[in-house]
Amino acid sequence: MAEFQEISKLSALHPKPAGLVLQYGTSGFRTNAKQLDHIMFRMGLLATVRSKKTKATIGVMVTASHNPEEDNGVKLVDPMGEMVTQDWEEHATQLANADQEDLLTALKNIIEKEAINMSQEANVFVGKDTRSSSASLSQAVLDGVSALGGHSKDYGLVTTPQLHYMVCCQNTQGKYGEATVEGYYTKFCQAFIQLTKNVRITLCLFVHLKKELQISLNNDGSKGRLNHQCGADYVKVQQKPPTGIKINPGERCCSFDGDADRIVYYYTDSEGTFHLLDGDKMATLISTFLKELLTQAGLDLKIAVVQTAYANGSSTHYLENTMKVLVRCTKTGVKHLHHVAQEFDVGVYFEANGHGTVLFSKAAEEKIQQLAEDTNVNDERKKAALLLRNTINVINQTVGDAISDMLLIEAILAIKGMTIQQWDTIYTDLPNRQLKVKVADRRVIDTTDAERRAVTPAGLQEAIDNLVKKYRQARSFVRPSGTEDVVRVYAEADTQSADALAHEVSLAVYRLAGGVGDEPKPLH
Ligand SMILES: CC(=O)N[C@H]1[C@@H](OP(=O)(O)O)O[C@H](CO)[C@@H](O)[C@@H]1O
Ligand SMILES: [Mg+2]
Repeated sequence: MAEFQEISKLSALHPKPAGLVLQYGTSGFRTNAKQLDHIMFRMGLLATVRSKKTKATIGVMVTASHNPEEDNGVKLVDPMGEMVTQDWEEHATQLANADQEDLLTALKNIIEKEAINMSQEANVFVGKDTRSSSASLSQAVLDGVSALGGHSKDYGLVTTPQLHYMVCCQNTQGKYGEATVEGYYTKFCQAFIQLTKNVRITLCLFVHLKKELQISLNNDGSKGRLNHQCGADYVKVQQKPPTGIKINPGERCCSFDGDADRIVYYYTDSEGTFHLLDGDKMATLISTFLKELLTQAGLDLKIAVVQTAYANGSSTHYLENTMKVLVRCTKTGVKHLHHVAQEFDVGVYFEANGHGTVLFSKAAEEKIQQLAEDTNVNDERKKAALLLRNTINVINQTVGDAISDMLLIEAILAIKGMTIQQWDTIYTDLPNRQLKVKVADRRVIDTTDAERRAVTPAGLQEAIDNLVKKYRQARSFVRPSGTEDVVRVYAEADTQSADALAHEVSLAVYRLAGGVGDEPKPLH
């Protein structure tokens, strides 16, 4: 076939370095940008085939999110704006790792296995982040799409959630909004204005919300290195503000990550102590707000919060015991949280690192809509229904979105008349620490129970259990990262002795799971 000849010709311009093997990680391929040109071309091919299979537009986002500037990566977006389905991750890995001369065979295998009708049209939306490597890598994706005769639309510089939104809008014939960057801003900013129109906010999303919300923007990408000593991941893991930013005591701040799908809030108090309000605190604020509104509206809808093992124990305890909200724990990676959240009428999901959103079932949206339009209900129920309707509109349900999450949090704080300090005191985080350990092959660690227990290597879980016993209110677990070549260690305890526990568990990993380099050193 003509298109296959084109592939052979074009793929030679995007050759695979011999011997390089990459795995589809927590959210796509991610590594040093120099190793990714062939991956991008091949993901262009795969997205085109996926588009033919689903008879819908597929998204390809070129970004390495919170990773260092020199890395890059790719995320695939399925028709409703969700992450690509897991069976296709396997196809992605096969295609990514096929030797140059076997590429056509690997592609034909996928086409055959998925019974793809190659005469079907294909459409692919492409976006990229601000990394210097992103321009040429997104061109490689576009080359892959055109090699198979697919149509593409290049959105250029967008956030990951914006690309998810575009794909969803396109495939729902505009029901979710208009598939343009302007349409995105208009939708979410208008929703914010509606949601907060009855509260006085002294407190803009850039040009769209000049009057409604005053924002001072730092690290806008015009200078400096992306994510370097700043960004949501830095603030969360280091438990400190971004370097070089002047923060006045009590001032409400938030940080996004490199592709703006994560957000964390923070402030420093008058003593200079740093306070972090992470994904768990956001899930708590949002679920409390929604539960109250559902009660006021008299709507019997099932609400749940979905977390991962990284959720602070205090947040889970507060949600289950004080708020009486159902909490579910899944493996790390938003694709896992997203799927569990879909099982509920209202599913609030957040990773502790600030990646999350809220999903409303179709039935829940309809009930809220009906109530908001019902002329026979009392004022309290009506008001709650209207607030719920406007809340739905401010949320990007396709994926966690730092911009939309920020608008939601700002609206809730304004409506409740709450300061960041008051929000912070809803519950107190257990002191906690996250560390990384380098090992020869992180795949030696296999986990179970939503990654909370290690099954291999032998003796590791036992060692962790024995260490945890020495501390009060303690919990620790280890898992191989899906985005970096490291093993992650998490520990929490009733005091900052969580640092010592995290260090001891790191040593156990180093000794039992083939640590490389120097032994992990204590933190203090
Ligand atoms: C502890 C942690 O924050 N892990 C992050 C990180 O995954 P790892 O598999 O842990 O490297 O990146 C993922 C993609 O952004 C994100 O979903 C996840 O929560
Ligand atoms: Mg990100």
